[in-house]
Amino acid sequence: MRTAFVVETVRAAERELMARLPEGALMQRAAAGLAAACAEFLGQSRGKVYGSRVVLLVGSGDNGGDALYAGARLARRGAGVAAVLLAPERAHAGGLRALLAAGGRVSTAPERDIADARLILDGIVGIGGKGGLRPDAARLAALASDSRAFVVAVDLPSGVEADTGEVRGPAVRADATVTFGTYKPCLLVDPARELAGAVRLVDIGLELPAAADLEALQYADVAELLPVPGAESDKYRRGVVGIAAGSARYPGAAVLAVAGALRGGAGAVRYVGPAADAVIDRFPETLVHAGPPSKAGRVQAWVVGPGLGDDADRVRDVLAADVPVLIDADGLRLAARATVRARTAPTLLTPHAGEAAALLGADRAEVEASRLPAVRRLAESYGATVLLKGSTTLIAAPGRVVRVNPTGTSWLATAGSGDVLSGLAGSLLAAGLDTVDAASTAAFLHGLAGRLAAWGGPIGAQDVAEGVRGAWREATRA
Ligand SMILES: NC(=O)C1=CN([C@@H]2O[C@H](COP(=O)(O)OP(=O)(O)OC[C@H]3O[C@@H](n4cnc5c(N)ncnc54)[C@H](O)[C@@H]3O)[C@@H](O)[C@H]2O)[C@@H](O)CC1
Ligand SMILES: Nc1ncnc2c1ncn2[C@@H]1O[C@H](COP(=O)(O)OP(=O)(O)O)[C@@H](O)[C@H]1O
Ligand SMILES: [K+]
Repeated sequence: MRTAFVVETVRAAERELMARLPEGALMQRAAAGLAAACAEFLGQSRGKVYGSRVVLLVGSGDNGGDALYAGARLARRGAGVAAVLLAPERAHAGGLRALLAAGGRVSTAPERDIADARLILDGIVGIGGKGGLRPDAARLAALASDSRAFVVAVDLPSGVEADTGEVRGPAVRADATVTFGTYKPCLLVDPARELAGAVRLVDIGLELPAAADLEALQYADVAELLPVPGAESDKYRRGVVGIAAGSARYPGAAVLAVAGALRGGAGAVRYVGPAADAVIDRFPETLVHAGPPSKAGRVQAWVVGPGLGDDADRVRDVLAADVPVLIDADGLRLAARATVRARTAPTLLTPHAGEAAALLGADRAEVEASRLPAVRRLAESYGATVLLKGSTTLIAAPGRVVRVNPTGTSWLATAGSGDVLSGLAGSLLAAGLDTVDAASTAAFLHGLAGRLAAWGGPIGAQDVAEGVRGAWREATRA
């Protein structure tokens, strides 16, 4: 599991470690890791550190100190290093001395130095940043972001909110971020994540609590969670998932949800609704039923909502079942909050930002700007697990650590791919995974399937469903 911790926790771990180490040792660890990464970015193997122009953007805190010490190390290897000091009198004194002793200099012409640089280190602010960047810092951030240089953010891109991934004002756009001790939430959650570029973690020996503030499944976790039939399995023991989706107007949503469900590990898929012909045409293995969901036969989990139109009865009927229910798309609009809260079996909601905004009475843009607070709020208000879709997919449940999906591609932003996801997650629920595991495992496979299917080009939702098998193989092979 990849984990991320908020600033308060990082600070506490740093204090604890600093008390046991000689003064400045931690910063030296950070700077050594940072310099090594920078040397690599400059193309170490071809001796490109020597003679490279490097600019350090130096704020008045320890983040600037890291940049100065790393700059000193690069200067010792022959790089031409210039430091742009935001507040010369408050720049990290030891770091500045080290830089000057190594042959670096203080920039007197920041614009020219930035324009000439091959590598820029953003040491404006780290975890001590408060609010959007101040105007002088913002000006430097813009110059760096617009330059031709490779921009490396120190610990995190200056200007982003470390704990939430929000970006409320000007911020640095980095090509890579070298972060210390642990990931911070902003390195995993958009919009900040996009500004971080490729993230490298430098181990500085922090000891962090067992419970993270944010976590992301990795291949090995997914491999362990995926249900694999044993010798004695049969289709019923593997779990049956019911799909209540589609309408005369949107039969395709039913087909796509079933397509996802068939690849999700359940032993059988029941379909209930007016799109049975379309479903059977494409997937003859589906068990179809024309009456209400409650009369369709036993299932271990329901998916309700994709392409459902205004069929509130079907939603009510499904919500009355005493098995896990996934609610998506139209179902989200039709499911009363009080009904969801009153359910004793688990519920999983899978809104995109627009749907989440409607449920929260907020703007879509506001949800996209602050996904982490939004998904937490929604989970609390429904007393349910919520998977918030989009450029960063998040999964929250009351009392649980929020999960962030590490796979995915923006090629998934194609009509119907969410229907595939809901079928896939429903299938994993039926196979016995809890709501958080089912949602996060489904998002992982779905994202990987999208990447495998897209291979850098456009895809349709059916391609995503087709890609799930390959994703499953890849996840379990590792
Ligand atoms: N504490 C430790 O043991 C370690 C800290 N490290 C580094 O230290 C950083 C944290 O250092 P600090 O606590 O000194 O804090 P920062 O250096 O992140 O930021 C604090 C400084 O930035 C200025 N500032 C704050 N908000 C600003 C804004 N919106 N616009 C412009 N300037 C702003 C403040 O005036 C203050 O001087 C970490 O991110 C990491 O880079 C590393 O060296 C590893 C060890
Ligand atoms: N910019 C993006 N980057 C990565 N994934 C995205 C992006 N936009 C959408 N997605 C993913 O694509 C899927 C779209 O689902 P949804 O919005 O429900 O579409 P539909 O209703 O057409 O099926 C979700 O899994 C979502 O996370
Ligand atoms: K920074």
